[in-house]
Amino acid sequence: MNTSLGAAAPTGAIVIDQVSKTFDRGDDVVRALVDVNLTFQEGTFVTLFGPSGCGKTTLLRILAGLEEMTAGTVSLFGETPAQAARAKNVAWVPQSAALLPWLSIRSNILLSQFVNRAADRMPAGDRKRIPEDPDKVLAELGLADFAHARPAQLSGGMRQRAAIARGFVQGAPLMLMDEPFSALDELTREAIRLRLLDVWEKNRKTVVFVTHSAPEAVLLSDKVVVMTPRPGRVHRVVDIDLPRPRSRAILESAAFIDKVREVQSILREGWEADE
Ligand SMILES: Nc1ncnc2c1ncn2[C@@H]1O[C@H](COP(=O)(O)OP(=O)(O)OP(=O)(O)O)[C@@H](O)[C@H]1O
Repeated sequence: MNTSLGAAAPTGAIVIDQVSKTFDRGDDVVRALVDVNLTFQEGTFVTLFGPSGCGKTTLLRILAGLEEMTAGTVSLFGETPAQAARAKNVAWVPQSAALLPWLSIRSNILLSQFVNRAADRMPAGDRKRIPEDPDKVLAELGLADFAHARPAQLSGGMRQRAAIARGFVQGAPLMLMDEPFSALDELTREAIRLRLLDVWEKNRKTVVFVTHSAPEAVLLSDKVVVMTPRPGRVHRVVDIDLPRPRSRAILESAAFIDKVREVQSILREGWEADE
C-alpha cells in the first residue's frame, strides 16, 4: 500500500522512512511502531489518527527528537530530528498548557522566544525559524485583552490558546501538537479548533497533530494518517480535499459529514484487519 503523502523532496519535506520503535520493558518487548513510511510537503496539516496505543505520541516524540527510533530515518526539511531540535526548528504544543503560573500570558510567550535566542545567533542562512510578533499572535488567538493576565485568571480553553500562541511565536517551520484539546469540553474544543484553523490559514506552517476525534482530524487536516493498533502501522493516508479556508459552516455540510464517516470506517477496517 502506498502511504506516501507526496513526492519526496528531502529539504522541502518531512520524510519518515521505514521507522520502527521497540520499547524494551525487561521481560516484555513492546513494538510501538513498525515500518512507518510517510512523506509530506512543507505547509501540510497532517493528523495522526488511531486508537489508543497505536504509537501516535511515540511518532511525534521521534519527530521532536525526544525519542530515538529503533530503525529507520527521519528527515525534517533536510535535518535529523536532533539537528532540528537543536536549531529550535520544531515547536511542541502539549496536551496541557504547562504555563508558568507566576508569569503573565505575554511573558510566558516571550520566554519561549528568549530561551531560543542561542539558535537565533546562528548564521541567517542556517536559520529556518522566523520568530513572530507575540502581540500579533495573541490577538489572532483572541487573547489580546488577556496578555497581562496570569494563567490562573484564564479558562482552560484560553490557557490552551495561550499554549498554541507560544508554539506559533517560535516561528519554527514544524509544529507538533499532541492532543492539545483533549482536556476541553466539546463546545470549547470546537471554538478553539476554529481559532487554530484561522491562525494556521494565515501562515500555513507544517503541522503534525494527534487526535482521537475524526471530526477534529477532518476539519483541520490536509491529510489524515489512519494508524492500526498493536503494533502501530500506517493503515491509510486519507486526503481531505474540502475547500479552504474552512469555517464553522463546513461542519454542517454533507461533504464534511461524508469525510468523517469515511475516516471512521477506514479506522474500523484497520482495526478489524489487525484482529
Ligand atoms: N517509554 C515507554 N516505555 C515502554 N513502553 C512505552 C513507552 N512509551 C510508549 N510505550 C508503549 O508504546 C505503545 C504506543 O504508545 P503511544 O503513547 O505512542 O500510543 P498513542 O497512540 O499515543 O496512545 P494514546 O492515544 O493512548 O495516547 C503503547 O503500547 C505504550 O504502552
